Order: sequence, then C-alpha cells, then structure tokens
Amino acid sequence: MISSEQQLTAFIERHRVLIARERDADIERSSLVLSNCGPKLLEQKGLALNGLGVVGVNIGLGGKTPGDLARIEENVSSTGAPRKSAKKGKAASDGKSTQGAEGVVYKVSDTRIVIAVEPSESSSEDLDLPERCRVLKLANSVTYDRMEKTLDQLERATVLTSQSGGDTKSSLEQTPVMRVLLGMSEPSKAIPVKDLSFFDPSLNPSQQEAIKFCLESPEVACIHGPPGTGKTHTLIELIRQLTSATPSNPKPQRLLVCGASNLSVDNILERLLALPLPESGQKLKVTRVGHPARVMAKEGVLEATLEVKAGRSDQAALARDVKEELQTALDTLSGKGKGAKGKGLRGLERKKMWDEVRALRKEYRQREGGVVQTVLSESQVVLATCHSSGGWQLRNQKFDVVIIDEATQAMEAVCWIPIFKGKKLILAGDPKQLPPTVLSLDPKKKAAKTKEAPKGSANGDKKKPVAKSAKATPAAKAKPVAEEPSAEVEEPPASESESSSTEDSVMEDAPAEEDSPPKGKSDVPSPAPPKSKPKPAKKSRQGLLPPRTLETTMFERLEKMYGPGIKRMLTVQYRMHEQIAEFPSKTLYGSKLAAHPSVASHLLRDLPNTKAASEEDEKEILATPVVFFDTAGCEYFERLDGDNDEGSRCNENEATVVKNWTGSLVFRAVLFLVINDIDLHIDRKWGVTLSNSHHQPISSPSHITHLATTSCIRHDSEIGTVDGMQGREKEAVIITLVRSNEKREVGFLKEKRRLNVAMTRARRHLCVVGDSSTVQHGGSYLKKWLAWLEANADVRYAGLD
Ligand SMILES: Nc1ncnc2c1ncn2[C@@H]1O[C@H](COP(=O)(O)OP(=O)(O)OP(=O)(O)O)[C@@H](O)[C@H]1O
Repeated sequence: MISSEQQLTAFIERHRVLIARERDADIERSSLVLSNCGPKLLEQKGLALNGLGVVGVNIGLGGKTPGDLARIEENVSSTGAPRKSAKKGKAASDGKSTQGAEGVVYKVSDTRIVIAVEPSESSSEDLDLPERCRVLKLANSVTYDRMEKTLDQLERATVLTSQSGGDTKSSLEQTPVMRVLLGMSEPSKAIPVKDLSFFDPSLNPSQQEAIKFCLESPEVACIHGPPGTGKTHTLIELIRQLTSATPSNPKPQRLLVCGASNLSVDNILERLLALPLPESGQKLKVTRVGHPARVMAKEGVLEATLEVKAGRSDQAALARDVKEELQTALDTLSGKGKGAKGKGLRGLERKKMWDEVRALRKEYRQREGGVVQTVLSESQVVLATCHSSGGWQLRNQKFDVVIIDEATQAMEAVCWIPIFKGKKLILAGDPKQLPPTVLSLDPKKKAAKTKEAPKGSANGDKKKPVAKSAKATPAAKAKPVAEEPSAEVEEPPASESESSSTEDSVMEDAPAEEDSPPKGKSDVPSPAPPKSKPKPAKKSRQGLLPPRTLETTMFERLEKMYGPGIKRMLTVQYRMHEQIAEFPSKTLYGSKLAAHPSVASHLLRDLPNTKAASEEDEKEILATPVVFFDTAGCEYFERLDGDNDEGSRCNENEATVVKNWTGSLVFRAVLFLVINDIDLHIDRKWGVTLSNSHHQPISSPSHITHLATTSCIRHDSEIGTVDGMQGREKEAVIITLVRSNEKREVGFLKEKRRLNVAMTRARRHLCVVGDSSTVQHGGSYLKKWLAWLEANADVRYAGLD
C-alpha cells in the first residue's frame, strides 16, 4: 500500500474543494445573519455588542494571535434600519459612516472588550473610531487561509517534490512522519523502550500501555480515549516522560502540544502547571501561544502566556522604549497628552511625523519578534491550538514531537498546521464521539447521500474525485467557492464505516476493530491482553482516500489505513456508574470499557448533603443510576419551533416531565444538566443566544424559556445541546429526546456519535425522557438503545404522574 502520485493529488485537491465550500458556508452564514437582523437581534444572537464607547487605543500586544474576527463600526440605534450589506471590509451600506476598523477580539472582561487591529501599511492616518460604536462578529477567514496554505505546503512536500526530483525551489522537505500519514511509506518498527518507570503511580495498565506505545512509535501513534478514561491524564504523563531525562529517554525532547480548542489546550496547561517540581529542581518551561480561554479566571495560565513572558524578558525593555516613543508620536498627531500642540501639525510636518510613526512601528515589530523568538526557543513545551500554531510566532520553530489532543474534533487540514513543525506525531481522541463541526454539511443531504452512496469502493482511483476547477488558476484560488461548479465535483463514495457512522450497525465496531494489539511483548499488564500477534484487521486496509466530508478526521483515516495497530485504547473509565457505561461500552467500545472501582457503583445518595425524605424516596430517586420516562401513548407531540422545516422542535410536555424530575433532584441538592437538541448559550456579555444544533436561530424556544425561568433551575445547573457538552460531565444528566410525532421522524438523534456523547456525560444518574413509539424508528442504534433502556433502566410512564 504505497500512495500513488494520483492518490496524493486527489487527496489534496479534495481537501481544497471541501475547505473552499466550508469557507463559503461560513461567510454566507455570517453575512446572512448580519444583513437580515436589526441591532437588538444581533446582540441577542451573540453577534454584536451595541452602544460601546472607545476607552483608548494602545500599541502592541506581544504574542497576539486571532480570536474572533470583529468589526468596530458606528453604533446603530435599536430603531435603526437593518443593514443591507455586511460584506467583510466594507463600511455600513447606509453610507453614513466610513469610520471603523476590523481586528481580532483579544480580551473580553465584564466591562471591556479589547480588539487588536493590524496597522494599515497603506493608510497614513491612524485609527478613526466613532465615538459611540458597536462591535460585530465576522466570519474568520484566517482559519481557512491557514488550512489552504498548509495544503499548498503539503503539495510542495509531496507531489511537486516527486515531480521535480526534489530540487526545485517549490519543493519542501518530506519528513518520515509526513510519508506515513499520507501512506507513502509504512510506519517503521517500534523502537523498544527499556526500563520505563512512570511518574504517576496511579496510571492503569491501559494508560501505561498507551504511553509506552507512543514512546516506542517512531513516526505516529494514536491514543483512543473513550469518555472519562483519562486521555488528558495519560497525555500529561506522556509529556513528563518525553521532556525528562530518564534512563529510557536520555535526551529530553521539545514538544508542541496542540488541541482542537482553546479549552482543551488550557486544560492541559493547567494540569502541567500543577505538576510537582521534578527531582532535578528545574521546573518545566512551558509557554502558551494564542488566546487562552480562561485567562481571566486562572492567574497561573496567564503567567505562562507568551505575551506575559515576553513582556518580562530583558529584551522586552528595549521594545517598550520604542513603544513609548511610538505612543508619544501618535499622541502628538492626535493632539492628546503632552503633545497636545500637535493638533496644529499640518502639511509637511504632519507627513514627516507619520513617516516617523511607520519607522517606529517597523522597529517595534522587529524587536517584539526577537523577544518572542527568545522566549519560545527557551520553552521545552509550547502549547497552542492547532490553528494558532500557524501564527507568525511559531514560524521558524521546530519540535521533536507534536501532540494533538481532541484530534477527532479537528479537521484534518487544521491538524496539518502543527504537523509541519515536528518529527513525530501523537494524536489523542475518540472517533466514537462527535466529529468537528462542519457548516457546509447540510444534514438532510448528508443523510440522503449516506443512504444513496455506493458502498466500499476501497480504491479511490477508479472514480477520481478531483475538482478540476478548484486549483487550476490563481483566480480560481482567489475565489474558490463561487467558481466551484458543484456538478463537476464528483463526491467520493462513502466508505463503509463513514456511511454507517451516522446511524445503524450497532456492532460494526466489533471487538476486533477496537482491539489495539501491542507490537511485541509488553512489561505492562493490560486488562485484556491480546493472546498472540496483532490480528490482521478484518476489513481490508484502505490506501490514501480523499475524504468525503470534512468530518473525516486524520485519526479515523489512519485507523482505516493502518488498522487498529496504529492506536492504543484506554479501557478504564473514571466517570460513570457501571450501568450508565454498559450500553456505550457494549455497542461502541467492544465491551472493553470497564468502570474503575471508585465509580462503578457510585450513586447520587453518596454525594455529601443530599437529602432523601424517606427510604423509599432514596431508593426511587437517589439510588437509581438510569431512569427512562417513556411518553409513548401520552400524545406528548413535538412542535415546530420556527417557521419552516429546518427549525428546531420543542416538546412542552416533555419539558414538564424534565422540570418535575429536575425539581425532584434539585430539592435533594443534586446538580444536573439537561440536554436536548436546543443550543442555549448564556453569556453575560453577549446576551442570550438560542439556536438549534445547526446554529440556526430559533424564534421562541418556549420550553427552554419555560425551564430556564422556572425557579427549580439552580444557578449551578446547565441546559445545553449534546454538541456543546462534549468533554464535560455532571453528577446527574437528564436527556430529553423531544421527538414525538406520527411520522416517526427523529432528526439529529440518529447520529450515533451524538447519542454516545449524550449518554456518557452523567456520573451517577442518567434520566432519559422520550417517546419510544417515535424514537424506535430512528435507526438501529437508537432502537437498540431504547430496547436496552426498557430492559435495564427504571422505566416510568410519564402520563401516569
Ligand atoms: N489513572 C487514574 N487514576 C485515577 N483517576 C484517574 C486516572 N486517569 C484518569 N483519572 C480521572 O478520570 C477523570 C477523567 O480524566 P481526564 O479528564 O484525563 O479524561 P479525558 O479522557 O481527557 O476526559 P474526556 O472524557 O472529557 O475526554 C479525571 O477526574 C481524572 O482525574
């Protein structure tokens, strides 16, 4: 299985097409919303902050990298007419004002929002901001630019290199890790690590085995972490092993640790910062690049940021002097501060001053760049999101190992951004949970295609899914989306597992698939040690195939290309009561997921300060791990929550059942989480946003409003969609399935990975409310779950209470 040039081209081209589509969908979504909504509604949707005043304009923000892209423009009163056009870079279409600027959201606190704006090289004047302004959130093109640039690099390193014999200017170094990832060569044999001793004595055998496997794999290794199995816990030990000089690792390595989201990166950072001082007494030098999501809350995280570190270095003092000079020059020009007389600067004098400002800005950037490079070169572990690892700060940085956490939630092209910087790659994730969010995927078309697509063409060559138009000319590149004639782009057929991942086939992830047989002998005991050599994968291995959608992650692709031997699965979970974990373990993880004794039988009643009015009450409510409220026959029909079929659904009767049950739990001092297919973001600053799982606005989500305003919802309880809850856990979780109709439609519930995330958030208590007569028609996975609930849960009939 060696990828041909044709396969490589098809793979890269297909990615280009999909990314162009995604960019288009993103822009379309933002501009549609911005052009159709008045200021109040925009604020409600979390897309605008109205009525702001400018507090100040400062220069220089050290290691700045993009957060949300935003535009500052003149405030529009709430009675103002809705904006007609909101194209990027254009002023308001009413033509009244050209004042404003675009930049990235740098920091947000309760009272301030800081937007970092690039100085314009062409404009001689400084920022011209309106007195009263508003900030609009824009589609962020930087992500797409970086992904496209990375694909260009990939092309230069592979196709162009082989075409040119490797010696043209356009070619790039082809590393062994790249070759393995693209199926250009097989993974090399493991290099045995002897005398491995672990820093953390609590690691379970599957965690130890995963770490050993990662250390021994020369190019690439994957860690499969089902819910609550300590993926991050394992990565922390791995980072300690790789960065310490030990008998098994004489030369400490330099690491780039990335995550799909800021939250995942900060999670690792916080845990690294909390580690005890190593025996050497030398604290691990860790630097966080980018935009820490929790900077405001955690001081330690702030201290580790590139910005703060760069600000503290000696070289930074010089940069600060230049910055001060620059500020004085700008003050003179704007007539502020000491240079107030500068307002009178006219003509040549003013032009000269602007020339000086430009020269100072250049010098400041150079000095600042130098400071940043020094801080980074001294860091042994650099943390960033995959996306922000493509920023200017890391341009010339090289690493021994790149680790990507939540790799199954990142698009493959985003993962390639850090991969170019390292010699070895470790991916951690769970392909059985939700994939990255893809805006250009119409859920209906997706479902239809999944059914229609011919199955299992393992050979991508026969029907080449290459969009001829996608990259042919620079013009096509500059405007890839509008030019892309979708009819010309032949969709690659759904591979077997892709087509079934949406629903169906409960046991397709049979044990053989989930087995992760260690290469050779291991010193570490494992809960389910393989008896002999790695079994050959049952399904024939695939070569390099172009992805059908951007939901196909690198992690899954590697598994299909190289079989289960490319990964190790963590098999002990530290979250769920064993009954809660039973169904997902059986159906998705080959029955390999064992509950750790510390959680296997934990119940709500074991929590401190929970109250039970009577013994019976305790048994009924606090000692039951899984409850199923079946509303079949109650005629608790759903209602469309919006004008068209795309709209979200609500089910007020189910909401009442949820309300009563939450009331019961809250009364007993239990925290809970309600999940359904409504997305509810409550954020103090950005207002309340409601949208369905596809981010479309909802006009009156009556049942949620009803719930949220009911006094039984405690401050520490949350309501959200499944998608927003991935990676989270709560002591008690209530899932309302919402769908109840005569047509027996179930919508998003079909998605097996979404259901998996929903049912694996609860630690001690899971309550499911739904209409079995509707829901059992929603695909075989849902049907199996229902059957399991009916047989194993404490089943109650909603209408009877
Ligand atoms: N070996 C271990 N011994 C004791 N507790 C552990 C161990 N491994 C993990 N845990 C605990 O299990 C919980 C989950 O761990 P962690 O957050 O690392 O998991 P994860 O797999 O990253 O989570 P998620 O399911 O959200 O992806 C944590 O409370 C952690 O302390």
